[in-house]
Amino acid sequence: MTTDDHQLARELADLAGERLLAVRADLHAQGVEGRDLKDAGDAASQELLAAALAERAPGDAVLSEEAADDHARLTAERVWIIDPLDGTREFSEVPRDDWAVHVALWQAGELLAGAVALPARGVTYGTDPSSLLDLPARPAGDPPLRLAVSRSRPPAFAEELGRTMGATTVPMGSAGVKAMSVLDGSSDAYVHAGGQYEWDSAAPVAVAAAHGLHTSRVDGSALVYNRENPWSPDLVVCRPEVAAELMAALATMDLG
Ligand SMILES: Nc1ncnc2c1ncn2[C@@H]1O[C@H](COP(=O)(O)O)[C@@H](OP(=O)(O)O)[C@H]1O
Ligand SMILES: [Mg+2]
Repeated sequence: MTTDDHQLARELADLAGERLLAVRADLHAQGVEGRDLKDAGDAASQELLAAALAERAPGDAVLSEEAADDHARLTAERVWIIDPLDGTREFSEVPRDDWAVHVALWQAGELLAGAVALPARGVTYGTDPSSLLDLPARPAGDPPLRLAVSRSRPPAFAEELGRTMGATTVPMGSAGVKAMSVLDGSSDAYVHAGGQYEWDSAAPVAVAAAHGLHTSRVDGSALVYNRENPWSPDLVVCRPEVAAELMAALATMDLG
């Protein structure tokens, strides 16, 4: 890993984000919506990232929804795990801003670098050492924990977990947006279960971990990337000081 890998991840996420904003504005103005808008955004961002990685990181493999079956990645030293458009549903619901671009670099079993761009919010979070942010303090008075969950497919146990912890659930789109909501202090934890792929969580987890957040599966085991089957159905990203309480509460849930 070099600082260049951090910078490349950020640069690519930003470029794809700019492309997505332009495609969304153009097509929305033409009345394109729903599935057509999702597909157009996904294709434009995927094409940009694939071409940019081929040019800027020609020796590296890529894992994405489009490239999941290219098994060259299983023996590769370095693999870029990308989600060109995360929160596809929200991207198509103009003017929602809870969608993201994910770019992560995996090397020899570890996530080494990553960036999560939130283009409609004009912000990108990365692992570049010079850009690491301090976690905002929890609001005064010890208010209920805020658990970010999927707005369309929350974990089956989300309500019970909320009751058990005296926590509120905060629905949002995009795994990247939810993980970054812990970093920006608008939630305390992101909990997901029921289905996801490695590209949905790799960059958010790389960025969260670089900032000292807790990251794991809901059963507390480690998240593992670049496996032959990229199905990675659940995860937890949370402030370090709430990890023990959250993992203890999760241990009492029916995790399915
Ligand atoms: N049960 C499930 N099965 C498969 N993918 C899921 C899922 N729940 C969430 N995801 C994926 O995880 C990402 C974040 O979801 P959500 O916004 O609901 O939290 C989305 O990625 P994409 O937008 O890249 O498809 C979504 O498709
Ligand atoms: Mg995704």
